[in-house]
Amino acid sequence: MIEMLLRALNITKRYGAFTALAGVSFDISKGEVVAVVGPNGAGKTTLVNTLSGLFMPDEGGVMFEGRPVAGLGASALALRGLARSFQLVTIYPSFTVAEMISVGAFARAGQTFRLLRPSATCRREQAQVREVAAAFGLEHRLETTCSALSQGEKKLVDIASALTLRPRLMLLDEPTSGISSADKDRIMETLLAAAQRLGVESLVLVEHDMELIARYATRVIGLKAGSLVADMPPDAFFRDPAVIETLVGKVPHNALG
Ligand SMILES: Nc1ncnc2c1ncn2[C@@H]1O[C@H](COP(=O)(O)OP(=O)(O)OP(=O)(O)O)[C@@H](O)[C@H]1O
Repeated sequence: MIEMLLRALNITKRYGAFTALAGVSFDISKGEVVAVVGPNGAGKTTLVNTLSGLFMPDEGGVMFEGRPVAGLGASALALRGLARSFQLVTIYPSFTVAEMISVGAFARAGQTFRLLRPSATCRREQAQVREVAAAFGLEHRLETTCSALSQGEKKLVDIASALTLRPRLMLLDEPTSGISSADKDRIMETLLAAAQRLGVESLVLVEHDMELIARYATRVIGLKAGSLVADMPPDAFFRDPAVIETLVGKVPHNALG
């Protein structure tokens, strides 16, 4: 039986008089890598913010493992198994990779007092940080200052810090934005392998790169002007010119294989 992790039911989200999401519904099951696509302003970030409990929908609701996410807050939700990363990474340049990964875990766990002395972590927490870093291939970079990292590595550190809490479901807002095309594949491969190794069961990612979607996603959800206009496997998505034109504008030659 397919195990459902998350259910979005008829989510409507407004900013004043403007409707950013209009009655969006779907389920996310164990084992899925779901790409959320759509033109600028379609509502992708609003959707991620609503799924992660950051925004309360004006109508409808989001359930994670059968319980509502509304009002829980990012830390409590992360501890319950649903974590997220943001479009812009929040890295402290002077912190080391080890500090940054542990700080992320403490911040998400609501233990912000630990931020004052991030390196004074107990042995168990240090072991967790090392294990997560190793899953991302960052074990040799633990003492590297974050300012010395490439943009791709910063993204990985940011995501690694979220995975310290071992979520079942991870929401990623544009994990490859700002990364050179040459590095995107490596970052995505590292991310997916690390997520699998650390027990993440499903990923939902906002992604613009159609080649990455064709290669790594198991499902594509398309938003346009706040409405869900596509929900299908990648091969069906890339073979539907009307859907592609609506959501992407042109058929990406390389994505078709
Ligand atoms: N805080 C806000 N107040 C008013 N309007 C907003 C707010 N945040 C987003 N919007 C509007 O809601 C719509 C959806 O925004 P959202 O950021 O969710 O889209 P998106 O698909 O993630 O876009 P992009 O690909 O450009 O990141 C846009 O028209 C945006 O201008």
